[in-house]
Amino acid sequence: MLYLALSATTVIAILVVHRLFTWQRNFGVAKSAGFPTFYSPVHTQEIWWLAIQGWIGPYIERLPRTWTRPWLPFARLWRLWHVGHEPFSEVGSDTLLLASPSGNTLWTCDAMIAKQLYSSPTVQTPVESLKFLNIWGPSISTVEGQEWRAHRRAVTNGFNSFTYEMAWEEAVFQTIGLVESWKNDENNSMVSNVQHWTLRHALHVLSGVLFNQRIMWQTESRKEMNQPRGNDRQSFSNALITVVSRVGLIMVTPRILLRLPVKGLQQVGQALADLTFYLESMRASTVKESEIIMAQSRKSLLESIVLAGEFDAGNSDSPHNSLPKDSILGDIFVTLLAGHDTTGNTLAFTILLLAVYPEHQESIQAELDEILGDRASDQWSCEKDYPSLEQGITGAFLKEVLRLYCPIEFGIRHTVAPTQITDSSGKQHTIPSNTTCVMNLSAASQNPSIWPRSNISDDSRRKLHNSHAIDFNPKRWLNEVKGTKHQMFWPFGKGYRKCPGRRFAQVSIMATIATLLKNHSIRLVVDEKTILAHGGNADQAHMATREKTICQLEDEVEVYLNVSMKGSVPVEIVPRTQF
Ligand code: HEM
Repeated sequence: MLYLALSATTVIAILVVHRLFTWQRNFGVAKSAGFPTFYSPVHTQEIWWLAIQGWIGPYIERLPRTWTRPWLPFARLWRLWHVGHEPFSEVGSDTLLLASPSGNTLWTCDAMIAKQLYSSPTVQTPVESLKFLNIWGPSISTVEGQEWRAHRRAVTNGFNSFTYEMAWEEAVFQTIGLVESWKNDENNSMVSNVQHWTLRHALHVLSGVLFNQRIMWQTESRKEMNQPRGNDRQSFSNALITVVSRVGLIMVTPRILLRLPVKGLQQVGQALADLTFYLESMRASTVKESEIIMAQSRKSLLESIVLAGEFDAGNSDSPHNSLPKDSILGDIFVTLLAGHDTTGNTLAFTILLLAVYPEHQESIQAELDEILGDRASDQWSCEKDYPSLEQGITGAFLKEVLRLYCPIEFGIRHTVAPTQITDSSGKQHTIPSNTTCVMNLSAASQNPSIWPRSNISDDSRRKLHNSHAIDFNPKRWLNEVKGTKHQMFWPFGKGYRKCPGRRFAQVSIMATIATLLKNHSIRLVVDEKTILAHGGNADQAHMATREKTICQLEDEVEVYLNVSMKGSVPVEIVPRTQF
């Protein structure tokens, strides 16, 4: 017994010494890059740490700061948005390395360094950790190198001026339906959970443009959702809505478990089977009708992806003549997923910030009057109207939303060979092979030396919970010399893997804002209790509600893959004159 205990202790001691030795060696390797370098007990991508950090993080924060700084704020991935540029300010550098026993991580919020890392051929996406996205087959997000190029060609084939026009028209149509739904709602134009509606709105727009399948707001009653059709297959929209809302479960659950006699699992399994059937039918009919569809200028995104994937993927350096069927379905679905949460959450923050800042809302409405005049919404167009809106206060508003509430906190890459980069002072660095690189977008877009903060006292800031919303100032974009500030933040990524859906998202959000605000205004709901608490003074009650919402725009923002609003802020839609 004693012998066993001694052996176990010896093995543990050897493992600990080996780990310490590796940690020390990693530190030496990290330091050779020439950036400030620090020890970290955990590595950003360690599964066990990813799994427990949300729960254990707040407790570790209570340990003495000398134990947890500077590594902890970097290691808490889902708090990066909350802490912004602070961890970099504390270290006094916009780039640093953390050495852990399991490997090294470079952290940067320096736009120049991020640009080089995003574009270097020796810095790749760690696609292995994204394999959970492969519901059907490998897709654009889960492959690298030549294989990725074939997928990318298929997906980007779908993004062109015709698609943007379709996105514009569908966003206008869906927003008219959304306003009607809000007005007809039993709460009488009051919306308590904006993000619920905007996520659905994003899905409707994507469905219209991606699949040429228009989803109507009115048909979404719960009764209809639970009513299978005669042939036992639910409608396309029901299958799509169920799969998108339960995609997390689908990704982590082995397919066989979705057939177990458990109601929730079976429902999801059936929706997935039905959606697969629909997507496969659409793919097959596009291939069958390929000659006719190719000749059309307006194609659905799905048709473009299928045609490019089937007939065009091997045009240049791809080893394949065509992409496998499952991969084409994978590309279509990943495009939908990549566009859904990002656009839906951005739109939710847009609406809430419009309600908090009525003065900006009025400026946007004046601009809409100038650009769109008296034309009916079916006379607006992406080609004619989008560029003017993008250049004006409407575009500035969206840029500022994306600066402060970008759904993506960071981009992650991995060096596969020593990689030379130059920092902003012209000094050269070599990032060692096998280094994880995190381009921290949240920190870059909150760096106060690039984005001056609003001029309010520290006391007022504290009272408003240091909310991001305090520094919301769209006008900062208006006098910008074209491109200068854009290079300092990258909501849609940088380099060869940057977002192919950027223009799609911007067009659909801008069309949505235009449709919402041309004839209506959005305002915060001031409840009876607040009015009573302010002795019936409506202005003071409004001010208090506004301050509460600014705090909520900090305290109730959560990050789980996407930065999103979790709490509910009631807003109402009213005819424009009633401000
Ligand atoms: C506000 C909205 C959006 C934001 C902030 C956003 C952001 C991003 C970012 C940062 C990346 C790059 C990730 C990386 O470098 O690893 C990306 C990739 C991607 N996005 Fe978006 N996106 C948005 C909307 C959309 C839309 C509407 C679509 C499609 C309709 C879309 C499709 C994609 C796809 C397919 C990729 C993968 C590209 C590749 O790996 O080559 N995104 N997006």
